[in-house]
Amino acid sequence: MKKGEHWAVFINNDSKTMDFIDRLMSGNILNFTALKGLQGGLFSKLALIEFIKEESRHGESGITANRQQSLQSMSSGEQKKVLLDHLLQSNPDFLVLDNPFDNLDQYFLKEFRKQLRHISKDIVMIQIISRKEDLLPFITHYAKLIGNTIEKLPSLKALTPTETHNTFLGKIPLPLKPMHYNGDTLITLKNVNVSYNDRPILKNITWDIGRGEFWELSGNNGSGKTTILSMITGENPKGYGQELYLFGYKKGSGESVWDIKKNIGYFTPTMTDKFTGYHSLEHMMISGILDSVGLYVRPTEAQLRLAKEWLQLINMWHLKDTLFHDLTLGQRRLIMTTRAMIKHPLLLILDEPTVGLDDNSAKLLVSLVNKMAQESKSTIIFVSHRKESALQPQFIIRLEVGEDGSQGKVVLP
Ligand SMILES: Nc1ncnc2c1ncn2[C@@H]1O[C@H](COP(=O)(O)OP(=O)(O)OP(=O)(O)O)[C@@H](O)[C@H]1O
Repeated sequence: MKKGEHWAVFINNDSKTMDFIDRLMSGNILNFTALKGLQGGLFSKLALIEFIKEESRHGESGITANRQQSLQSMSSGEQKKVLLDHLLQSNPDFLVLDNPFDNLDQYFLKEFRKQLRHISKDIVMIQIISRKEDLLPFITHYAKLIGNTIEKLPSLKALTPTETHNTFLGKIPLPLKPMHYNGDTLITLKNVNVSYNDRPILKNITWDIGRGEFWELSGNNGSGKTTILSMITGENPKGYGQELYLFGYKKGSGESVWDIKKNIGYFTPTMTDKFTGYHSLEHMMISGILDSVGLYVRPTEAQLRLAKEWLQLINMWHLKDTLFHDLTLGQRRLIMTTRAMIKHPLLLILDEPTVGLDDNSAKLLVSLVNKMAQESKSTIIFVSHRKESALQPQFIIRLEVGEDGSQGKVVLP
């Protein structure tokens, strides 16, 4: 493989991407045998997760040894910067970029693209890509990964998307026990401020989240989206002593974590990536009703019926006995999102649920979220960097970064 030769490898939810990356890194793959013996660097979310694991085991990891802040507490953009710097220090011959732009805001994205273009003069790049809009402009060769097989494409035009359905037949199934709540407002933040080590992160955030509302939470990397979510889920100790009301409790008024958590359905992709349990889809859905990870009691008729209704809705009933572990990435995400919805929680938080999905799966997931918003009383907060054009939130709260912390601005879509 010559300098200046760069590949885009398109993946979809049926691609065996991890296996492909392993083989690629060891130079053990047809079409890429020229990489054998060369030194490669892997730029991926999984590489970051490994470093974070190392950090929690040993107190530090190779990549943050000389830094003040832990990798875990950095924003996604900061983490990616640190990872790229680390990889470049060892002068690799090639870099495998596994969906490098996921979780990045427009500003970071622009800078990052510029940096990659610069590096591409010396280093061969292999971009593994799910969304066409992410294609790097200096790519010279194209391929697609079908299962475990690489198919070369003569040009980008040869990439024809496989259309899948993105509508659902039937209504969102009703919960077994509707959650009751007296009042119109679920969450109130009034002039909430957060700083870390004297660095202001959130400034005077005021946000009323009403029953049944559909919100999008947006903001650049590091603007404080995760921080604000951790205030809402009651997990951030910085909430004490502030005007923060969660489901009718003033934060710190004697409420337990469970008082807050029982009202929330939560999904973020790292949950799926960490989920190693060997459970059937049917059991996964039922355990969502029971708030457990596995299923250790015999399900009732009503629970079985509800799981069936949901699996039918998302067109996966025929897979009910399949192990979660054996599903494609897109199917897993859909199941985990559905599982978070099954109880019709008072508040459903979806934190970048479309990350890593191909165009079709992302469309499908977005249309399920829209449907849930229309047909249920659950309040939804959808966090995303990528503008999902089909998403239909009622309100957007945008965190705008300033020197003394981010301020929240509510805008209409
Ligand atoms: N425990 C912590 N200690 C020090 N700094 C922290 C801690 N947690 C978060 N930060 C910093 O606070 C800022 C906001 O982080 P946060 O994760 O809330 O941003 P974000 O908007 O979710 O970012 P991203 O979209 O990139 O994930 C970042 O600069 C981050 O480094």
